[in-house]
Amino acid sequence: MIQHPIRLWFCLLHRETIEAYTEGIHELAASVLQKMAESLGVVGIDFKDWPFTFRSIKYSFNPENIGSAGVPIHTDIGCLTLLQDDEKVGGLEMMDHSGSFKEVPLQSGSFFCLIGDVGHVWSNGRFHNVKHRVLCKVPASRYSIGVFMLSPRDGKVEAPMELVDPPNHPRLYRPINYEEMRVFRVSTGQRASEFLQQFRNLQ
Ligand SMILES: O=C(O)CCC(=O)C(=O)O
Ligand SMILES: [Fe+2]
Repeated sequence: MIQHPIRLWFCLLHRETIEAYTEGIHELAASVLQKMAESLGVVGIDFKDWPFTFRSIKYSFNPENIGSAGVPIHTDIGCLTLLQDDEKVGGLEMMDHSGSFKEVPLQSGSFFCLIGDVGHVWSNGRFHNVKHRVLCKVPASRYSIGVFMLSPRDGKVEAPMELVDPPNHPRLYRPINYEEMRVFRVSTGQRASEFLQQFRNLQ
C-alpha cells in the first residue's frame, strides 16, 4: 500500500508534478549552497545558475540482495547533493572520520545534504566530500530522489580567492575543468575521490 509521500511521488509521475518538485528542490539546494558559501565569507555567487541534475532511483531489493550494495562506495562528483530518501526502507550509510560506515537514520520529511568532490575542491578543502553507499538491508522496494548541484556554468572548478590564504590555507588543487574531472573519474573507475590526487597543487 502506498502511504508515504516519496512513494506517492513515484506513482504521480505527471510532468507538472516533476517540474514543480524539481524547481523547488533546486532552489532549496542553491540557497543551502549560498548559505554555506556565505559561512566561509564568499558572497555574490549565483548558485542557481550552476548546472544540476535531478535523479529518482527505485531499488528493487530481493532476499538474495541482502548485505550487498545497491550503490557501492562513492563520493558524489558535484558540489552539493540534496537527497530525499525513502521514509520506510533504510540502507544509506556514510563513512565517518575513523573510516567506518554509519547508517543514516530514517527521518520523514527531511533532506540529506552531502558535499561532493567539486564542493571539496571549490571550498579549498573546508567542506568534506563524504564517502557513502546504499546497502540492501531488507527485501523491499526502496526509493530516493536527489538534486545534484554540479559545478560553475563555465566548468571551471577552483577555490575563490577568499578561501586561499597561504601559508595557512594554500591552494590545495589546481583549477580543474569539470568535464576533465568527470571523464577522468569514469575512465579510471575511481569513484570515491581517489582521482582528486591527480589534481593536487604541488607547489
Ligand atoms: O539512493 C540513495 O539513498 C543514495 C544514492 C546516491 O548516493 C547517489 O545517487 O549518488
Ligand atoms: Fe551518492
